Amino acid sequence: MNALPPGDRFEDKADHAREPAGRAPVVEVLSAEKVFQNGARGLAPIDLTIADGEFLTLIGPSGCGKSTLLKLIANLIEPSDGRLLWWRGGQDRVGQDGRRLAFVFQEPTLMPWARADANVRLPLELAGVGKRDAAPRVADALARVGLSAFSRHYPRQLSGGMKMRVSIARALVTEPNLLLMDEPFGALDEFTRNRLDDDLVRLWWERRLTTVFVTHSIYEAVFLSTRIIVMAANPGRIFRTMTIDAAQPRDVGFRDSPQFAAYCRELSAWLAEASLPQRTGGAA
Ligand SMILES: Nc1ncnc2c1ncn2[C@@H]1O[C@H](COP(=O)(O)OP(=O)(O)OP(=O)(O)O)[C@@H](O)[C@H]1O
Repeated sequence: MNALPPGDRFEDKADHAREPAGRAPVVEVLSAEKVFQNGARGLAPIDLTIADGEFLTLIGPSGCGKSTLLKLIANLIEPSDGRLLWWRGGQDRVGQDGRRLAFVFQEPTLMPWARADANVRLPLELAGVGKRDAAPRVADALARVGLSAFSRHYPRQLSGGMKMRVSIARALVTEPNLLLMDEPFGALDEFTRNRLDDDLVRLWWERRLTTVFVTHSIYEAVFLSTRIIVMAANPGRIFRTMTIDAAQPRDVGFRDSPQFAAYCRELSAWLAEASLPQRTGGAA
């Protein structure tokens, strides 16, 4: 186990907008801001580069714009000003050359009348893939989340954690190059959440699938991430960035380590600072 990082090593003072050394950018957020139709300012201009293979987590007080930033990255909403690039191109790059992104929401949003395998098959069906070609891909996606034995079960026959696994399998079945997750385990009990976090680390490690994850949990953020973006509100902005420099793949040994506790303590202090009203400091 590495020695505890000294305090000044916690903060990643690098320019968020700069391309991390040696890794191609997947998404570049270039002075993108969001003002909603009612005049509410969801996000001040944000500069952020997400590099290939990162597990990047957005954390911050309620209303700081985590979901808004994630939706911009997902190309679900457009910035009011500034722009985003995906794989060094505009929106047309999404979907080109097999470049796909997948979104996992907080609710599993499964079709209650369809079995687990049919739920996982849905994005392939929508893409015009026939049932016969889809079958091995669906089986593989269910196996990756440990649900092979439950493929013929209906959602009502599955626990909350299993439904979320189906939802993740449905995202993985398209073999995305970018996975976006908005508080996917927020509604689950802590034990189930830890187990799903363990699985997520393994899934990420297998293929280094670039992932952007939103959470309110300090423990989850430290356990999963290679980099954490702490955001602050009024207006939503980047407050500080923390790189989690711990050995991979992470397991319960990391969760029990003094290094983990030190990161959590520091992140907790940052969040307290980021939550102070009318905060003007930070690396916005
Ligand atoms: N469609 C909308 N119209 C107007 N204001 C919005 C809209 N969506 C979000 N906002 C506002 O933008 C700000 C950022 O919202 P957002 O949901 O991104 O924050 P968040 O950090 O994800 O919050 P939470 O942790 O509570 O989910 C908030 O002040 C919110 O009220």
